[in-house]
Parts: sequence; structure tokens; C-alpha cells
Amino acid sequence: MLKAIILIGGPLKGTRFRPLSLDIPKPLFPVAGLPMIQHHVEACVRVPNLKEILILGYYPPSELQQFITDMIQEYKVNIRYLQEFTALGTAGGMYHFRDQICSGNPDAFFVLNGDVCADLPLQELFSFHQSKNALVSVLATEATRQQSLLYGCMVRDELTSEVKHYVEKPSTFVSTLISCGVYVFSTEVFQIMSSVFNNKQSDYYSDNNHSTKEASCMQLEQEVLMPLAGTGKFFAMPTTTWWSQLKSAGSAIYANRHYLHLYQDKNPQRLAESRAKDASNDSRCNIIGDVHVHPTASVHPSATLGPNVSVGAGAEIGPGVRIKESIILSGASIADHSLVLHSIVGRATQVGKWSRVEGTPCDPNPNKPFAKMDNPPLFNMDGRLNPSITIIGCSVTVPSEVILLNSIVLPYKELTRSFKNEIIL
Ligand SMILES: Nc1nc2c(ncn2[C@@H]2O[C@H](COP(=O)(O)OP(=O)(O)O[C@H]3O[C@H](CO)[C@@H](O)[C@H](O)[C@@H]3O)[C@@H](O)[C@H]2O)c(=O)[nH]1
Repeated sequence: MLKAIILIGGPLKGTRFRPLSLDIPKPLFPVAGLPMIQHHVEACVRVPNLKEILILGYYPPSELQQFITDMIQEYKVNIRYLQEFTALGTAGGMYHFRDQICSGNPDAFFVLNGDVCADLPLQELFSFHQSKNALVSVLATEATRQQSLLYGCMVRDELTSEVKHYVEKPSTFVSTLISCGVYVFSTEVFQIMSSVFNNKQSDYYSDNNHSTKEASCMQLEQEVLMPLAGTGKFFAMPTTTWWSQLKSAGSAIYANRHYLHLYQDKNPQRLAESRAKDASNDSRCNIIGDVHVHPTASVHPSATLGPNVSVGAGAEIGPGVRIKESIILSGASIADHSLVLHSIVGRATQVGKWSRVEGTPCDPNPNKPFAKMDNPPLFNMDGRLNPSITIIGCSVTVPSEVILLNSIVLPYKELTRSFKNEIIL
């Protein structure tokens, strides 16, 4: 029997996801029509004999409750949210809830960082784990030399796949093979976590310089994986399937495109059909490429959507509207003949007629092999806003006939004019 753990952090995490994470916890932000971590849940339920999914974080349980109920109903699998009393780090929560994880005696358990998006080969990773008789197996991918410094970097034995050396976010180059933040652990790993925890406790009681927080917090990467490298227990399985982090709002547009593309094979019923396929149905709007439209959204037949657009529940798209490479959240309305490009339109936001909402795509550099998304800071060295997608928070009013370019609008604003490269507070 197998289990899975999804690490979702808490309200203090996901700051680069603002303002989208102001009204919805980041792990529940919809990408390709599903809450971000529902894609993880779907990957887990495809693994045979996986009996339970535990979501670990320090969000108040009320924020996750509806999602958990929906998941249980939809996938008929045991899913529970376990709340950490404070941020316990990437391994502290697992150690704290070790009895819950080990109950029922699983053969192994997956651990998935909640802020990655990927075509996850979980079954393959588990078979690899078994074949190596490993304690820990990690999914690995290639990055550029420069970008590798932002991830966990590994030196792997080509013959045995053993991780010989692991450094978390090194300050100088170590390897272009990086950790995807997706693992399989055997339950014996808790013996190692237990000695890390006990050492920290004795340090805490013998030396007053340590804070209580440091004593209860445990980082998987630095405190468990780094010492395991070179011991014959830690293995890496490289993958060439799509993988990316989902840190900034800009990366949500990129993830949206890839998840929509994956629907072509795995869930074609989630993609809107183009009018060309069914000429008799002229109530259907014009669809280009991969587009997801929630069944309760209304789209005028003269609108054109796509490629790579998701439209949420109850959204209203008016006549002549053109939307491309964007996410329109639930209850938003885009009035007649407006244009939305490379943007995220927040919940219940209203865009007037003949307006233009446009951002700058921030995709990985296609000319660099293995390039990942750059997640640039909001401001550049001169204090100016880095060009990025346009993000409109929830319940904003954008009037008719304005242009909103490369801007971020905080929730509940009523705009009265056009804006370019601004944060509207
Ligand atoms: N439950 C819980 N989850 C946490 C905590 N702290 C972080 N997390 C969750 O753990 C995941 C990783 O957290 P980060 O600390 O933000 O690490 P990172 O910069 O994303 O780097 C990690 O992921 C990379 C791949 O995306 C890896 O390359 C790297 O080695 C590392 O594992 C995220 O999903 C985050 O929400 C915590 O205290 N408690």
C-alpha cells in the first residue's frame, strides 16, 4: 500500500503570487480549470494501490475544508489535511505527523512539493525506487547552469543512479541536474529524521542561542537529503517530461498552457471544441488551440478564445471579445469587444467594453536548452516594475475604452483611466 503527501506551506509563503493569493490560498489557485494541487491529487490517484493523500501545511483548516470534501467526492480516495501548528519546514511536518503517515504500514510514500507543476511519472518513480532498494528516490530534471543555483543540485552516478552529492541552492555551480521536489520515501526515513530532531533538541537545551522555532523546524533538503548523499540510500531518476515551479503569477499562465496541452491525451473532455468541428452548432464561440471553459461560464458565439485560455465558473464573455494566453477566474465578466492577452483576470472583476488588458509573457527562453521559468522580482534594480503578465485582483472594475498594460491591480479597485507598467494599490 502507498500514501502521498503534498506540502503546501502556509499563508506566509507564496508572496510572489500576490495579489492572486490575497483572496484564495495559493495551492487552490485554478490552473487549467482545477485548483493547483488538484493536478497533484489526479497524478496520485492514477497510482495503483495508493490509499491515502495527506495534505500538510499551516493554513487554517477552514480554507482547505471545501477542497478536501470535493476531492473525496470526486476521486473516492482518502484525503486529509493535517495542519502544522507553525511552519515546521519541509520535513518538520512529516516528522510531526509520522504516526499518521505510517499508520496502515505503507510500503512507501510519495512527497510532492505543492508549488510544482508537471506531467508527473509517479508510478515510474515508485518502480525505480523499488528497483534500487532505496530509502529516498527523487525525480530530477536538467536546468541551465545559471538557473540550477535556485534549486537543489545533485551529482549522480551515471551507472547506479545514486546521488553522490547534494547541495540545496548552491552559491557556485555544482550540477545542472536539479531536484523536482517530488520524492518517494521508505518509512525508515523517520529513523534519520528522529536523530536530526533529537540532535536539535539537545542543542536547544544545551545552548540558549537557539530559538524554539529552530528546534521544531526541520528542512528536508539541508538536514535529511544532504547527509544522505553518498551513503548508497539516495537515488535520482531523471525525467524529460514537462516540469516547472509555480512560484509567481506569471508562471501560472505558463503552467495553464502545459496542463491544457496534457488534457489532449488524458482528459480531452475538458477542452472546449472548436466551432469548425461542429459547424451546425452556431451557438458555440470560436476556439483556437487548447481552451478550457467551465460549463457554467457563458461565452458569446462571436467571441474568440485561445490558444491557452481557461475561463472559470460563472464568467461572462461578451460579443466580439478576444482572449489569448490568459486565465479568467470565476464570476469575472469581459464586456463587448475587449481584448485580454497574457493576463489573469481576478474573481468577479468586470472589464468594460472596447478595453485592452495586456501583459508581457515571461516564458522560459526557448533558445536555451533546459531553460526554466525565470521568476524575476517585482521590481528591477532601478526600482521599476519588471515587465510581466497583467494581473487584476478580485472585484476590480476596469472601465470601457481603457488600456491596462503590464500592470498589477490590487483587489476592489475601481479604475478610472488607462495604466502602463504600474502597481495600482
Ligand atoms: N507543510 C509545509 N510545507 C512547507 C513548509 N515550508 C515550505 N513548504 C512547502 O514545501 C515546498 C518547497 O518549499 P520551498 O521552501 O519554497 O522550497 P523551494 O525554493 O521551492 O525549493 C524546493 O523545491 C525545488 C523544486 O521546485 C527543489 O529543487 C529544491 O531542492 C527544494 O526542494 C513548497 O510547496 C512549500 O509550500 C512548511 O513549513 N510546512
